[in-house]
Amino acid sequence: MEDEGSGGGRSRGPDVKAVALAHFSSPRRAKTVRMSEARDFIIPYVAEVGSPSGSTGSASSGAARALGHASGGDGDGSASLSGFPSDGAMQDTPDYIRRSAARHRVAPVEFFSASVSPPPSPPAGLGAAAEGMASSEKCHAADGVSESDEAVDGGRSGTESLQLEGIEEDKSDCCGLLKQQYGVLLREKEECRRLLEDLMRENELKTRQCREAQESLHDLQMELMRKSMHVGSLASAVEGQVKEKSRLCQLLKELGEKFMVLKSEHQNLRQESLEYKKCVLDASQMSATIQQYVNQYVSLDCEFKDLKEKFNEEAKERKDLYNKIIELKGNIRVFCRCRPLNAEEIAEGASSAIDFDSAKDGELIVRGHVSSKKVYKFDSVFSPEEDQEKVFEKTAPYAISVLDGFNVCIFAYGQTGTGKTFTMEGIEGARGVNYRTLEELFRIIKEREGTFQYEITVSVLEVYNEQIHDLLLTGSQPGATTKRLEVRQVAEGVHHVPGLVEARVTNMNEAWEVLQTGSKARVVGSTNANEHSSRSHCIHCVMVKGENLMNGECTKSKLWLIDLAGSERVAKTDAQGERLKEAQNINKSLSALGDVISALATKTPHIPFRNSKLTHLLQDSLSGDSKTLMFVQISPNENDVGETLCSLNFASRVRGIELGQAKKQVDVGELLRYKLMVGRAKQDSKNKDAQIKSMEERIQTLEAKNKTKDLLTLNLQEKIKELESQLLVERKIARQHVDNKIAQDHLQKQHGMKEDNSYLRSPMAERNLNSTAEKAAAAAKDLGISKQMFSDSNVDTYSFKQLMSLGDEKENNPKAAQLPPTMKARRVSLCNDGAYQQPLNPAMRRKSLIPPPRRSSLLPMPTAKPAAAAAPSPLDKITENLSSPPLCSPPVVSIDKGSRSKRINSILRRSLQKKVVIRPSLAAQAGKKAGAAAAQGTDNARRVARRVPSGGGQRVQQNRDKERGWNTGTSLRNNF
Ligand SMILES: Nc1ncnc2c1ncn2[C@@H]1O[C@H](COP(=O)(O)OP(=O)(O)OP(=O)(O)O)[C@@H](O)[C@H]1O
Repeated sequence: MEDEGSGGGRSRGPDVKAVALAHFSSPRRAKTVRMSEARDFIIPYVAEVGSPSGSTGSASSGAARALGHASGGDGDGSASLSGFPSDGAMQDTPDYIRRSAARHRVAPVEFFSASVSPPPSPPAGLGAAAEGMASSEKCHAADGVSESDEAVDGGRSGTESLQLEGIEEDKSDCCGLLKQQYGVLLREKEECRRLLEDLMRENELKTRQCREAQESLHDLQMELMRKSMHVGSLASAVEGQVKEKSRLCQLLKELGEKFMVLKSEHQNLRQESLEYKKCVLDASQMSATIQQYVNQYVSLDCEFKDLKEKFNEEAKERKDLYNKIIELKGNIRVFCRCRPLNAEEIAEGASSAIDFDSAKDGELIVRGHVSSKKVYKFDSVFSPEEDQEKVFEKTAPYAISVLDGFNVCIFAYGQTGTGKTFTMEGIEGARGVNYRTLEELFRIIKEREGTFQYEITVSVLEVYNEQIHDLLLTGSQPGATTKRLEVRQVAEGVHHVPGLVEARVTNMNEAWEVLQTGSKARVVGSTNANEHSSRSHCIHCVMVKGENLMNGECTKSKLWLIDLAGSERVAKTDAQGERLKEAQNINKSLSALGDVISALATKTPHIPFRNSKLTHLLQDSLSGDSKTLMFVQISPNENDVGETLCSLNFASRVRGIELGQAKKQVDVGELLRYKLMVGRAKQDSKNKDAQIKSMEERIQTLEAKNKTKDLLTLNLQEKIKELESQLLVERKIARQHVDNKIAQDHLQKQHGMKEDNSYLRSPMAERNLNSTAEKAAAAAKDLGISKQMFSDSNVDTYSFKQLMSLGDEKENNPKAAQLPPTMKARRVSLCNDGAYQQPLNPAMRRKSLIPPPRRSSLLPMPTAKPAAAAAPSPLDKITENLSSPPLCSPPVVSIDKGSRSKRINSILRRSLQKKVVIRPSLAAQAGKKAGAAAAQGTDNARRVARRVPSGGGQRVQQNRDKERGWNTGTSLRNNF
């Protein structure tokens, strides 16, 4: 600083002084001049005055002493200039004022030397004298002229006075000039004194302002500290809230998941319900359809029963009518067929002895010898011209009778060679009755397919020489001795040949093949009457098992197709040997048949059926239970009239036999089966009824289930609504719980802060609070701070609202719940410029113990003490000071409201972002740590020391002053 004064002051002294004067002369500029500028002004001014040259140290010291003396100082070298406050008086003056005063004291010589132009260089020997004179002049200027003269006179010696007389005049001139300058300087000094007094007054004003500013600064620091603590507590509370919020969010998420699960279940149930509804609709439609079908079935069943009854009645009527017709026509019907004359007979010129003129009426006339004519009447008479088809037209009804369950016996009787085999078997291209009857049987079976079911078996046997041979046995050769079969009575009126092969046939081809097989096995021999004369009675037994599918009636009937061996006159045929034997057996059996027919015709009690194998086999057909048809074959040759008449007579007897009404051969076993079928049908009907009933019950069950599902759906919807309302209530409760917790934390922390107030207060604060008034003010301040804290809790509320809005956002956007904690903490913005910022769209206030947010956090709480609330607190004063800046603010401490708030906000933001939680109980430790850190000189420690001005706060403040360049040993802050 001395270098600065000596180096720069000499060259710019007048200008600076002028500037200084200009500054001081302008009160308006003085208000805005900074203390550093004032110091710069003072120092050069003193430097200009006190630095005439660089080698005037002693003189300047002497002048200083002189000035000190002149100013009435105590003469200890540290006396101040006149007008400057003394050390004791400057105790309360600011430091820079005292420093400027100290500087002022060390440069009085320079002060003078700078104001004058440098004198001409004196001779070398006059240097000391000049110095002494200068010093004496300066002393004189300071203490008075007389004292200066005395000093000059005292130092003058006798010899030197002579030498100096020459320069007396110059000296006098110099003295005049000096006096003149001295006067100017005195005026300037007066001006400076006035200016200094103004400066002092202004300094005092500024000092008071600084004191107030310091107080406000202290209060602000305290407020800042408390706010920092509050922010810390808020941060912890916010952290707790965030945790609670995260827990609630998790709970919400779980509830949301449960809700989604319930929703999906509800959706599934709804879908299932819809499906069930559809099923019910389908089931109802199905039920209606089933009911319709059931009704249709019932109506059709009734109709079918009616039709069946009608059909049965009609069929029965038809059968009855037909049987009546048959009965009217006779039980044994006899057809008479006459073969044509063969080529040999024609060649012999034989003529026909049969007259067929009335053949249509069943009559024929046999012309006998000369004029005798014998008329025979039969059921049908077929002339030689009538073919096989014509014959069968009258035979076909027997096939129907067989299928209706009646036993039928069709046999051909006649003289050998008259065409029995031709009629029964026929030839290729002219099939006989056997083939056509079987063909008719299969045709009718096919017609009755669906209503009747038949099973047909065919057996072929022959009675040869009174022995029964099975012609279907494998290996049986014509004429060979085969297994002997006997006729047995298997039941009442039923005779059968046990062991007889029964070939089952299902169509005509199979039947014909069987017939052909049997025919090939038949014994055929050549006689005089017939080249291929049948030597046995060939019998085809067709067993028909019928089942009426409509009524379950079962029948078991037999169709006998018998081609009898031809009777012959042994003498006429000249049979010999085996042929004779065969003829005898044939005649014997035919005689037995005649005996039976005669017995039947005369209704003899004993019918000799067992006289021959043939009659034994035909016992069932001839005993009245069957329908019998006999073809009586005759030859037209007049040479065979005798045999023809025998045959016709026999036929006539046969036709006269009354066998009685044929009985239907009902199968007893089938009857049982029928009964079983009826039972099954009834059971099926019951099952169907039960099935219909079960379906109806199922439909009712489905409808009930559907109703249950609907009820369940409604219950689920109500449950979902309850859960939603419960969720809202839980949200409110959780938020209220969080608010209560925050309020309790605040109250506890407030209580703790009061208890730990001694730890938190800085030494300065403690010193200021020693007085009772200050304690009261501090208590009022604490109360105000507590109110502010409560008011600041509005910030919590606001932040909580933000958190709630965050929660709402999380509800709508689950990803928001995954924000990092720093992001969550940033949402809690407590650092707003000026008053707390209200949300743009404030949400509805939820139930909370925290009072609603207000514009000013410094307003008194409604629940606070009325006296404290009514009395203006120090914070209110600070607020007033802050809100209304002083008219003359100090240059350095002149911080506007916005910048101060920004600084506070920046500190709060840093503390919030770094989550520095300063608890009241740890404040002292934190202060100690801050002090220790400040001693180490770390940046963090300095930051902590700034935040915690307690305990070691004084040292921290000293270090801060050092950093700012204030080298004074004691800070002005200590005065506070
Ligand atoms: N209605 C007819 N039309 C044409 N030919 C016939 C007729 N009846 C019989 N014949 C012929 O007469 C011959 C003898 O007939 P068939 O063999 O059928 O007599 P039969 O009565 O069976 O003799 P037998 O008792 O000896 O067996 C055969 O050649 C046959 O073709």
